[in-house]
Amino acid sequence: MKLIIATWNKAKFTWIRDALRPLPLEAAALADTIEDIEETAATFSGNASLKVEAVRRYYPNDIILGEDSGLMINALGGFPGVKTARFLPGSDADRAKELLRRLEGLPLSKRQAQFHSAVALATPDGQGILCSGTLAGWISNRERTCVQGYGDIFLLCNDKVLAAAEPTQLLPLDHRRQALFQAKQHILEWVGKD
Ligand SMILES: O=c1[nH]c(=O)c2ncn([C@@H]3O[C@H](COP(=O)(O)OP(=O)(O)OP(=O)(O)O)[C@@H](O)[C@H]3O)c2[nH]1
Repeated sequence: MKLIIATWNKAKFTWIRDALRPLPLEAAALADTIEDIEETAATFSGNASLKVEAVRRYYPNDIILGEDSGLMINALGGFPGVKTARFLPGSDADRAKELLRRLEGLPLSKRQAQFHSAVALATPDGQGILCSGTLAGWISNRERTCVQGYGDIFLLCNDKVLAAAEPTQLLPLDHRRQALFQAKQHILEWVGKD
């Protein structure tokens, strides 16, 4: 039995595999022949589940893990939410710049935002499990370069942007790590059943 990480983004596969280490089973990427899916759900957990469901039939004897994440900005009614990776063509850096433009003139006190992550797991017996994590902060009101995407415009409570945070400070706060940590507990429980 393997852990199949249902992502079409190779960098994301490596990041998730490393964040879950150590695991008592091999983490494997999707076969290149499996086509990417359209993320049509209205929620992060809905999209994480869609990713898992789309690949389940190819790996009936393995555990499947899918993750979906994004940024929600209070002043924009939760936008970009599930559209974080695609509300505008181009890169995350281009989209981050556009968010700064949409928030122009708004004071920091009205710029609350959260990164959310949902992780869906499916075990070979057909069980589905959902896990989640949240990182709260603010969208910067200063001119930013946005080279690294959303991490450059997202302020943590110490006034540092996410992209500049020390790993030791960030590790326990990170939304994706929170969700993956819960998922890891379920994976270990499942593997322990054998
Ligand atoms: O700078 C950032 N720091 C973060 O901590 C963070 N967490 C999420 N995101 C962004 O949220 C979207 C997820 O998109 P997403 O989950 O749909 O992934 P994806 O389309 O790349 O891969 P797949 O798994 O769907 O194949 C992408 O735009 C990510 O850049 C972050 N950006």
